[in-house]
Amino acid sequence: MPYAAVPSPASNNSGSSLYVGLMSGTSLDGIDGVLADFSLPVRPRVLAQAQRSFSVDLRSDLLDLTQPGINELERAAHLSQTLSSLYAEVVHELVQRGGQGNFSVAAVGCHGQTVRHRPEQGFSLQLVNGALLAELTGMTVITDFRSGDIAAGGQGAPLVPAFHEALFRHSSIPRLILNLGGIANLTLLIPGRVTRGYDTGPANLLMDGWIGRCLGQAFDREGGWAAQGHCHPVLLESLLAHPFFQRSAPKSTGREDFSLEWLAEHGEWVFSLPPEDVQATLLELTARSVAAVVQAECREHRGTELYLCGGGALNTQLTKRLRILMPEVRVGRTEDLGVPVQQVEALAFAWLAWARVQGKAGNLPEVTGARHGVVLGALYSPPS
Ligand SMILES: Nc1ncnc2c1ncn2[C@@H]1O[C@H](COP(=O)(O)OP(=O)(O)OP(=O)(O)O)[C@@H](O)[C@H]1O
Ligand SMILES: CC(=O)N[C@H]1[C@@H]2OC[C@@H](O2)[C@@H](O)[C@@H]1O[C@H](C)C(=O)O
Repeated sequence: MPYAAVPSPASNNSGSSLYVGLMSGTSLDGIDGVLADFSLPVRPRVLAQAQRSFSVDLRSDLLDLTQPGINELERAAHLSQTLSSLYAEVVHELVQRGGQGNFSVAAVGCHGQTVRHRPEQGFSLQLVNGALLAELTGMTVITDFRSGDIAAGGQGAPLVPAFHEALFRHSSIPRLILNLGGIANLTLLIPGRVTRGYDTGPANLLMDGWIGRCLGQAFDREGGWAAQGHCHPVLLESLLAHPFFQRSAPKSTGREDFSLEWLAEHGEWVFSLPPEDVQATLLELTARSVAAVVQAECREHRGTELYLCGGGALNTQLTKRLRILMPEVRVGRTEDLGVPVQQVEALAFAWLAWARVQGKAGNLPEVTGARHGVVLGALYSPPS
């Protein structure tokens, strides 16, 4: 496959405070990117943002690789290259939007695409060809943020709590940050206490999968289809019996635990229910599993504020259910704290790249269970 190099603004990046963050998450919807100025690291300024949706074919190829299959090595290598071209296009767009390249970028923090997450077996696999991305952008590229934490005995996820802590912690107000991506993860910023965080279970990936299977749509816009159905209490109870929900932290999850194959294990009868009822039940699964942990965590902390981010924050039916289930919790969005919901994770990976360049640990051992802090990420220098 031929690759065209992107005109580089980064030939001299010494002293630059500009970082690019690229996130393509478990929902497999595409890439979110930001270009941000870290002159004040606790208040990074987003100069530009860009997004790329994955094509139906790319999404389906990536989804295939999340389950064991034949010829995985070659498929993974090819998809890493395809993804790297797309990441480079997003970087190019960010540079154009951020000022036509009259600046240098210190580094690109690229999460890559998770296709397998098995921390208990010692690995978490994100696809991206870092060397190719460095070649295509002419920039320093930092990838593979999870392996260092896992090598130190951690889950390798979630990593964003350190960034949430740096940006969103308040000295006297208890704040919870809830990312509703493919998977949901919660960060607890309680005054006087160490920051904690963990994955709570599925957010959108089951709903996305079900509406894709039944209606051929990528996602349920604003939860409109789920709102037409009725939650099926027997199915909901059966789904909530997944042992992940009872596990104590540190914990992280992915498509290995929650998938349409797992839904099918609940019995053939699921497929004879009105499909919008299944969607309503999957939405309720996300809402209940999140509300249960938020309420348990908030019980001792009066006046807790919960801030939502990730694409699920735009699902009005889901946020409505969360507000109904947790009337005692003030629910807002990270916009209220200065970061739009779709920029939080991309900005987190710009921040993690910044941390890598500063030689700062990017993980929080209290969150991931690692034995110690680790400077995260593998660095690819730009072509000289
Ligand atoms: N307008 C909307 N209405 C309902 N749902 C939406 C809307 N916009 C986005 N979403 C949901 O958000 C998902 C994408 O969210 P996001 O980009 O935060 O996930 P991700 O980063 O891929 O996942 P993760 O955080 O688990 O890695 C979509 O797949 C869709 O389910
Ligand atoms: C293995 C993996 O890609 N995990 C993601 C996923 O998506 C949300 C949740 O599960 C979180 O644990 C993590 O991503 C974010 C960016 C994190 O590491 O904090």
